[in-house]
Amino acid sequence: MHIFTSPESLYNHLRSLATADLHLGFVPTMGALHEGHLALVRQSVDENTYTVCSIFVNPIQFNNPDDLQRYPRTLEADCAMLEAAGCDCVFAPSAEEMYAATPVLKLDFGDLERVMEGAFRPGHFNGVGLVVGRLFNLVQPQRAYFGQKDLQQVAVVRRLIQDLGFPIELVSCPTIRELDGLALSSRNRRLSLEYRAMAPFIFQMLNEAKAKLQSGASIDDVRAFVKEEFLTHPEFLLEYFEVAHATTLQPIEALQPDGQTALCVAANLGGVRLIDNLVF
Ligand SMILES: Nc1ncnc2c1ncn2[C@@H]1O[C@H](COP(=O)(O)OP(=O)(O)OP(=O)(O)O)[C@@H](O)[C@H]1O
Ligand SMILES: CC(C)(CO)[C@@H](O)C(=O)[O-]
Ligand code: BAL
Repeated sequence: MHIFTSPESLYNHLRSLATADLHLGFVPTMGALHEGHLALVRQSVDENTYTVCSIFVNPIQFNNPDDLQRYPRTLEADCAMLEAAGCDCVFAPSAEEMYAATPVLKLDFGDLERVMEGAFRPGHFNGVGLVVGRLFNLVQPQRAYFGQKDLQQVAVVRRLIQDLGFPIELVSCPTIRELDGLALSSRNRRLSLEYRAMAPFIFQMLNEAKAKLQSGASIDDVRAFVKEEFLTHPEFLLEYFEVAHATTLQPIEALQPDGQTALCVAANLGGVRLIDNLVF
C-alpha cells in the first residue's frame, strides 16, 4: 500500500498508473477509522481496480475549534486497517500541505445548507465542498464512496459533482451500526462508558418515530413526541430532529413515496455531538 502526504506526489503517482482499464475508487475520510469506513473501502475495492483513501481532518469544515482540537487522530492504526481491507493507496496530508493559503472561495449550497447540519454548523458545507472538490481534482476517481450516516453531506456532494461537472459517480453506502443500533462514528470513542450505554437512545427514537409515522401519526405530532422524549432524557441536548425529504433535505409535511422520507437527528451527549438518520 502506498502512503503519500504531499498532493503533488499523490497526483503524479496516480497519473502514472493511468491506463484504459484503471478504475479508481475513492473514499474520503477524516481518519480514526472504524467498520463504517472499512465498509466503504471494501465496496470500493470490490467495484474498482484501485482504491485511494484520504485521511485528513479538514480544519475549514469545523465551526467549533474545540471539536477540531479533540477530533481523534490514529494514523498508524488507520493505515494498518486500510492495508488489511485491500486499500491500495492512502493520502494523509498535513493542513499545511493541503492549504498553502486559506481558501477565499466560498461555496453556498443554497437551501440544502440552510437546514440541519448546515444551519447548526455555519460554514461546514463550504469547508466540506472545498476539500472534497480539491480531493476530486487530485485523485480524479471514477467513483467516490460516502456514508449515508452523513445524509446531508451526500446531497451536498451530489450537488458539487453536478454543478462543477465532475465525471464521478457518487456511491452512497448504508450506515453501519453497533449491535445496539448506535451508528458507528469516530466521535463515539470520546463517549465515557456511561454515556456510551445511553447513546443507542438516538436510534431507538428514530425507530419509534418511523413506527408512529407508518401507523398514521401526523408529522407534527411525531416531531413534538420526539422533542418531548429527549426532554425526559436530559443527558442529551437535542440540536434538531427533522422529518425531511431524503434528497432535498427540506422539511416535509407528508410521507414521501419511493423511500424518500428521512428522519434526521443531531444531539449532544456528554460534550460529544452525534448525528443519525433513517431513510424509508
Ligand atoms: N457508521 C457508518 N456507516 C457508513 N459510513 C460511515 C459511517 N460513519 C462514517 N461513515 C462515512 O465515512 C466517511 C468519512 O466519515 P468521517 O471520517 O467523518 O467519519 P465519522 O465516523 O462520520 O466521524 P464523525 O462523524 O465523528 O466525524 C463519510 O462518508 C461518512 O459518511
Ligand atoms: C467527506 C469528508 C472527508 C471531507 O472532509 C468529511 O466531511 C467526512 O469525513 O465525512
Ligand atoms: N462526518 C462529517 C464530518 C464532520 O463531522 O465534520
